[in-house]
Amino acid sequence: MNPDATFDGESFPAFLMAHADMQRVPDGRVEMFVQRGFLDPEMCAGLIDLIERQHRPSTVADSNGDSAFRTSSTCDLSFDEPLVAALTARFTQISGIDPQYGEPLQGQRYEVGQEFKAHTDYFEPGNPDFQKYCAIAGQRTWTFMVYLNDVAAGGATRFKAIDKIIQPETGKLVAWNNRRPDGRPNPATLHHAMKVRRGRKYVITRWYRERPWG
Ligand SMILES: O=C(O)CCC(=O)C(=O)O
Ligand SMILES: [Fe+2]
Repeated sequence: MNPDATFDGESFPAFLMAHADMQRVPDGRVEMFVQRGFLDPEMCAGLIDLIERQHRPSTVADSNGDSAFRTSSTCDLSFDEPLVAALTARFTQISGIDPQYGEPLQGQRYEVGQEFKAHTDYFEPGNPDFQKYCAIAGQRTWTFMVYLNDVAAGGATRFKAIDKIIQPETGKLVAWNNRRPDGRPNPATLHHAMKVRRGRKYVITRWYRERPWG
């Protein structure tokens, strides 16, 4: 596949695997990829500074009533920041997905004891808020997430349904398709950002949609 290609809202295993050092998680139930060293430590440090400058309590779509479900902080990253624009370009290069299909970048910051309990990134089609979140840009397709630091203890991302734990590491990318091969949401992508036990944890996520974000 042409390494400079861009696609409408879609990425492809063959395209991702054409990048050096990309690894596919060997499990037939998900399309999931890991690339160590996706970002260099200097860029990660600059992005952590941006998150530290401005963050708010994280929220959840379709709250289940558990006020401790997601206890982290979120940073809405402005494309006007040169580092954010540079990171957006990196996500385009690695995913091949036209940037119009991406949501604005979001940082997450976890202190000791903070977590995001088991959830999926797609919106449940039967839920009352489905239209609110998906009417314009459609369902989430791919998740591309980068860990910005090594966490002293805890803070791994656990994919319970496939028995896979990904440890945070400065600059490491994890990416997965939130859908099954027939396009329906894939429950095997269920994941839990486990509690940080020591230190802090920072990630940035690029979520892609079926249609342009607008
Ligand atoms: O912080 C993590 O490890 C995962 C975060 C996550 O799953 C999310 O923000 O949707
Ligand atoms: Fe998630």
